[in-house]
Amino acid sequence: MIILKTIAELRQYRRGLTGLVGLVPTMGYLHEGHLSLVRASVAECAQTVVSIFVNPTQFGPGEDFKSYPRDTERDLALLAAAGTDAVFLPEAGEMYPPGTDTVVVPGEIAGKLEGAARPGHFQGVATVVLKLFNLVQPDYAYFGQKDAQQVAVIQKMVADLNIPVGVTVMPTVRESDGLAMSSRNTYLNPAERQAALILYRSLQLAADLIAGGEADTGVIKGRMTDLIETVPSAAIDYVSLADADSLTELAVVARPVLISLAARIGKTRLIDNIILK
Ligand SMILES: Nc1ncnc2c1ncn2[C@@H]1O[C@H](COP(=O)(O)OP(=O)(O)OP(=O)(O)O)[C@@H](O)[C@H]1O
Ligand SMILES: CC(C)(CO)[C@@H](O)C(=O)[O-]
Ligand code: BAL
Repeated sequence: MIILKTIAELRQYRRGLTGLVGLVPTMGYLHEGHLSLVRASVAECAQTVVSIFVNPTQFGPGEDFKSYPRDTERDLALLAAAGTDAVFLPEAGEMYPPGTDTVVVPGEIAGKLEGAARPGHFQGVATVVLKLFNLVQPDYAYFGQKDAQQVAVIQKMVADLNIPVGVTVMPTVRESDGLAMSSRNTYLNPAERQAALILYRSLQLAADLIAGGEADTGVIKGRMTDLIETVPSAAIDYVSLADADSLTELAVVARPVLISLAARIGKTRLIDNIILK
């Protein structure tokens, strides 16, 4: 496995590649969710490039950019074992040299949900993802359904800007008790880790209500909110039932529906979602 730290090294490496190239963009501190993306790329592509870059421009003031967990040595061992061919590990100054001021401004889809809660977040994501696409020039790029709106924003950017990259979306990988894997789970103390289970349970409650014939999204959101609020350490940011393609909020359940939420458990902000097709 080759480790590439500079854009010059990456470009030289890319010029030597033949066959399908897969890219897995990450912010590191890897878990099985990330590794499921890597394995999908390794299975489908001749070469798999993984980027590890905690992108400062997608964090708002007061967010956890500085404390975001990092363990590059462990990440590299996991990536090598998963069959990664190359890891791109740039410094922030390599990605954003002084004077860099061109950005991708995503459209309407980026203003809702996570975009409303984290202003500027998706501009930062779209910009860095386009830069990674331009640098690695992958045939396919792999993203997790856990970040459902991120997927929607990237798919829209790829379509609107005619970017020749196939976007592959992989299912959310969960712990055995249902908690969606996330690098941020490491912030949870044991009591919060237990409390965090309420998030997936509330999504399952919504799915059960819909399966039982409930179509009023106000009723469903109310039941989800009541359930989450039984946990004292939980504070809801949003609960949403939206059209899975446009992310427009639904009054009446229609398929496919994206049921998504963001909540703080103690100080840790977590997101989760399910899609009912
Ligand atoms: N549990 C998961 N299942 C599948 N894919 C995941 C999972 N968690 C993250 N991913 C995907 O891995 C890629 C990199 O995500 P990222 O490095 O932000 O990981 P993360 O663990 O979600 O971190 P955090 O949510 O704390 O920022 C994204 O495409 C993301 O959707
Ligand atoms: C796609 C990404 C690597 C861009 O920084 C990040 O948003 C993430 O890890 O999901
Ligand atoms: N997984 C999305 C990256 C972030 O929370 O900034």
